[in-house]
Amino acid sequence: MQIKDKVAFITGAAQGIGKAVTDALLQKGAYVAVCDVDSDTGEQTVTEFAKQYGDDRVIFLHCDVTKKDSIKSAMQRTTDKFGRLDIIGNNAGITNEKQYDLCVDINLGGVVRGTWLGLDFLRKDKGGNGGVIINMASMAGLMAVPMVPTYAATKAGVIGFTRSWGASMDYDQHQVRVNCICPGFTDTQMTKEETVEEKRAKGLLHSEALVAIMSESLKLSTNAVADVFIQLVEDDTKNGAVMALVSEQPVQEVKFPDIFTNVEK
Ligand SMILES: NC(=O)C1=CN([C@@H]2O[C@H](COP(=O)(O)OP(=O)(O)OC[C@H]3O[C@@H](n4cnc5c(N)ncnc54)[C@H](O)[C@@H]3O)[C@@H](O)[C@H]2O)C=CC1
Ligand SMILES: CCCCC/C=C\C=C\C(=O)C/C=C\C/C=C\CCCC(=O)O
Repeated sequence: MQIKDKVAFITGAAQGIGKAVTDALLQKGAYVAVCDVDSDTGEQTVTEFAKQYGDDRVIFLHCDVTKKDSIKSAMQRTTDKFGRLDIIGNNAGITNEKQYDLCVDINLGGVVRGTWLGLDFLRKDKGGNGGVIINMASMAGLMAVPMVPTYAATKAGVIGFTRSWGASMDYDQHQVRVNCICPGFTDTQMTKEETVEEKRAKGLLHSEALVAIMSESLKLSTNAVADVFIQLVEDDTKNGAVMALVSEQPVQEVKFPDIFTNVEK
């Protein structure tokens, strides 16, 4: 898909990876709805981008991905404002093993809700233009991560959900591609020492072992993750793709064995 003049809806976009994705889309000439529960940071981000790209190009919308009505009304406001919707980035996510139900609700629930509700706006057979949905998974969804099992499970769920949509037999009718990205440790608020400290102080830190591994790991830049997002939007051949990205290695599409035929696809 050519990005110029297309309309994107990105969750968790106030900061971090979602903010970098927004920047990359704006650079390519898209209109973007920055959606987040953090209104202060989200408004600041939009003010910053509006100065750079024009205030007709970007809006902030309060959106809580744990709530269907919140997502639906933010999607409706996006189409009302910009006249269409083409790209959805289900990116909002947290690490929180102590509040594991919240972690599932945001990381997996948010992606499932954002995809089903987004399809109602994008589907060609429902009056949309077709489009692309990109879900933020993680390398943690491709591995056993005993330090944060809930987080790893939510991301494995995102991968399974994405691959299943990518294999949809109704693609010709809906014309919506669904792909996901699995970044390794990335330089955002989520991985910062101050965030770890804050969690520790609140008794919400679960795994000192993961923190130790994280502090020794080279982190990806948010721009590197945003580049993969752009690649997945632009490449119309990608549907159900799972892109793995770890620091200092080129992005790789993960191939899964087909257990029915035992042949790699
Ligand atoms: N930072 C990392 O090392 C990695 C992050 N990821 C994933 O990338 C995505 C983005 O993470 P980062 O930018 O690193 O984190 P971040 O913490 O910098 O940003 C996450 C954003 O999501 C928002 N958010 C949280 N709950 C929300 C809700 N209920 N509804 C709407 N927005 C909500 C936050 O307010 C925040 O702006 C997440 O899904 C995360 O799991 C994946 C792999 C590695
Ligand atoms: C050896 C584990 C490798 C896991 C896969 C690689 C990177 C994935 C990173 C993420 O998706 C999430 C990023 C960071 C975790 C954030 C905080 C750690 C503290 C968790 C806790 O104990 O609460």
